[in-house]
Amino acid sequence: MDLIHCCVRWPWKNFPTSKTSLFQKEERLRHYNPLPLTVPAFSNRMPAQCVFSRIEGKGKRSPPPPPGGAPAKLAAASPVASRKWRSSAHALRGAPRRAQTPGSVTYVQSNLPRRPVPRSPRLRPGGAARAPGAGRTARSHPGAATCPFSAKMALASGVRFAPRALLRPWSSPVELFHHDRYRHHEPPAPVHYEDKHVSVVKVWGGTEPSRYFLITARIHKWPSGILRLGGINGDDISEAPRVCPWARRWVQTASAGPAAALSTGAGPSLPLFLLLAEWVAVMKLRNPPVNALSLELLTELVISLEKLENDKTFRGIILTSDCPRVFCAGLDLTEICGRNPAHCAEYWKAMQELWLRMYLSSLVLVAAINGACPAGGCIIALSCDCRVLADNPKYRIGLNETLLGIIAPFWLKDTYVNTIGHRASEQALQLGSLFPPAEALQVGLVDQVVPEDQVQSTALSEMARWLAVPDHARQLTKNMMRKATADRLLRQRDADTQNFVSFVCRDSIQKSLQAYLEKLRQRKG
Ligand SMILES: CCCCC/C=C\CCC/C=C/CC(=O)SCCNC(=O)CCNC(=O)[C@H](O)C(C)(C)COP(=O)(O)OP(=O)(O)OC[C@H]1O[C@@H](n2cnc3c(N)ncnc32)[C@H](O)[C@@H]1OP(=O)(O)O
Repeated sequence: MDLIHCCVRWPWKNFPTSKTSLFQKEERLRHYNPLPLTVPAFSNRMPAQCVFSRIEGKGKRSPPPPPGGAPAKLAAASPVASRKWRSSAHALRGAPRRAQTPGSVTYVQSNLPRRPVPRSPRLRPGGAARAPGAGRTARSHPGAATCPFSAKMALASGVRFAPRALLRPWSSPVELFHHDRYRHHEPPAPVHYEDKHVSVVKVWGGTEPSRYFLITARIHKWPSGILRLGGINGDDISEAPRVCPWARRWVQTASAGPAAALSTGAGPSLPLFLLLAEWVAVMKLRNPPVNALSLELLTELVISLEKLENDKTFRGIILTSDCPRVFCAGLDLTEICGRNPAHCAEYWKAMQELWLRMYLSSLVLVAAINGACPAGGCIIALSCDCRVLADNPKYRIGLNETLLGIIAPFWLKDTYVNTIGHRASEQALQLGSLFPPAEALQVGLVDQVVPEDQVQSTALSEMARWLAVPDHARQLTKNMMRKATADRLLRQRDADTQNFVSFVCRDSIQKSLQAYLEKLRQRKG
């Protein structure tokens, strides 16, 4: 299995808007951004914290807390969060930087120059305490209802021009892309640019003056890295480091390329600025020839998922196959054919574990299905949040267990029902239907069917759409939708294992599995 990390970056939507003149933007910068800040972002992974991630250069430290301090509730909930809150609030006021002292609170990870700033969790449980003067703006802004704390922080810290980005920290390029201004907007002329540093993959948005644009670029030095650069035509590229100093290196690397390339269509220069970084892991299943779910692959998958869940820099995983023509052939039948009961039990537990982890994962999981996807493969895909299937009639997807003489366990059935509904599941499960792409789309087994060469890019776009939603809201909603199904297995996990073992160890089942495997081998010949 291969794990590739790529990066999707969001621009700061509010910086600037089309209604904002350059002068206003300068004013704003002077007032609210004397020190560079990243836009606060949401995650509920560490719900007691609510901070702005402050970016500092090497050798600098966070300024001391401002008078007044963080709200008492926050301090009680998490001293660390409280300390960070105070420092962040102070940073917003433009406190002078001080020399680094040991033990100072700093939010910059030591490996920042190489990795983007992780999104810090910023949501306090139970919502934010109201700060003096914060209520009006927080209530009046459409985004404030779901993000009161950011508004409060901005105002409590003396920000005169509370930028909308602070109130709506989940702004994303996708939102921009789907914004009315662009929905009917002619796409810009295709831009091809490639030099030794960077190649432009795609340009989003408009090219008219004062319009946002987004560029997806590939940084050669960083082969698996996809950089999303946002900007507004007519801006000065030199803004980028001010807004996001840690990205300076990349901006400098990238600026000559896309800026020059786009200047033909969009004016003398194009600015690029990078504000937030989201990391998406691309997990490629690689167990040739057909990505059968061997015990080893299951274990690898579980471990990788756990690692990514624990790594705060990741918010999503794209799951795809490295084997040509097959996404995943389902259970490795050699793991349950001619094996002893103990092995079968261990194998089934690993399968349960993977399903539970995937089904309840707090990350966004997108399946980029670039091959056949029968049985257990289909379950892997159904455990994801979104499925993109390559449009190839040979790439069929479904639960075909009955055709093998075996029965899908209740939790596979539940997953199926949750996805395509009861009647469709009843029919498809009994018939062991494997759906070609068009039918899979029609029945709701997959969300998109696209040409084969667009599966990965569509998966990435889907990912961006899902990541545009605040993590905490999405995760809680996912949990609400899926927990009952997962709990059902959790309650009877041992019994389910027993059922499986006693079922597959039956002579009759062993014989039919053997015959099926034989048929597969002969078919190849
Ligand atoms: C009442 C209590 C109930 C309790 C529960 C009871 C039971 C629960 C079990 C239910 C769960 C089942 C889930 C499953 O996943 S079962 C597995 C079902 N999988 C399949 O049916 C897929 C079979 N494979 C294929 O259809 C094709 O291989 C393909 C994926 C479409 C790819 O086709 P192609 O590219 O042409 O490859 P080949 O067919 O030539 O295969 C190459 C090679 O791979 C071997 N192989 C294929 N699939 C599997 C597999 N699933 N496991 C192990 N090995 C597989 C195939 O035999 C060839 O091997 P050789 O190279 O040695 O010939």
